[in-house]
Amino acid sequence: MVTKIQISEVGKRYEGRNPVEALSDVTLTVDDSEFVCLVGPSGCGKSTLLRMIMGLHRPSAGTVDVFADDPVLPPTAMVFQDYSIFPWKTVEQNVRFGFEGRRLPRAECDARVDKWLERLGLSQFRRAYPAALSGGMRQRVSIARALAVEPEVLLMDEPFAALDAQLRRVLQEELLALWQQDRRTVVFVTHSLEEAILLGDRIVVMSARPGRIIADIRVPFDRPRSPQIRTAPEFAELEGEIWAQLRDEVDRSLVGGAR
Ligand SMILES: Nc1ncnc2c1ncn2[C@@H]1O[C@H](COP(=O)(O)OP(=O)(O)OP(=O)(O)O)[C@@H](O)[C@H]1O
Repeated sequence: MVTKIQISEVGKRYEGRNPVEALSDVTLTVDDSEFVCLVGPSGCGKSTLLRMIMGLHRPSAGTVDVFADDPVLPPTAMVFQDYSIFPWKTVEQNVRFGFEGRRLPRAECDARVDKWLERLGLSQFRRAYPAALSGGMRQRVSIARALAVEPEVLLMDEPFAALDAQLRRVLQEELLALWQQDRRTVVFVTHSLEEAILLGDRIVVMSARPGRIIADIRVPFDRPRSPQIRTAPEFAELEGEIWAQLRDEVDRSLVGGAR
């Protein structure tokens, strides 16, 4: 196994009038081609951890390393919950925007834009503006933009949380199929244990703030996985097991007013 991300004894404290200790002593290794899901109560520092992997925030203690194969291109790309696409750009321009600042030949950019529009079912909407699209299609644009960069590490921060339950299911299944084609390294934050079990190789459970890792669970379902595993008795069992670990932390975060 080749290590792709190494997080060692990381703490994060936001300074200010009311300082917040967001993370404490987090150590986590993510291997190349692993799909790791992070779950934990609201405010436990999951997004903070993603932002540190992306290099947007620095840890207050410890180290975060991403071992990139390419010394030039930035190794990470992020998909956020709220689409984060530009309303004044077309679908195609939004996907192309992912390359801004990355030195890629024009023909390579064009080929990637075509490929990822096609793979996300967006080709016929390439000239549309986001306002004309449904929430599900907009989120497909965000995902296409991140994947078109072909990052070594894809970071996803509750990417389906704003979608209704059915659309969420559809996008989960699409992501499962897409990921199984090229298996890049993914760190995926979610509040849904079902989503985490369907998609992840491992589920990392975090405590109430300051977030620490309280469990690291390997998902026992083989790849390629079919969405039908949702109905397997082992699926519900695993969901129950993880919830048992998480439940006290969710209670604690409510009592402590975690945000
Ligand atoms: N830039 C910031 N400045 C000050 N405090 C912050 C900042 N960003 C996050 N926090 C605080 O740090 C804590 C962790 O926030 P973070 O968003 O990482 O948690 P989370 O687990 O992703 O939450 P949620 O599940 O609700 O999205 C929270 O209490 C939050 O209010």
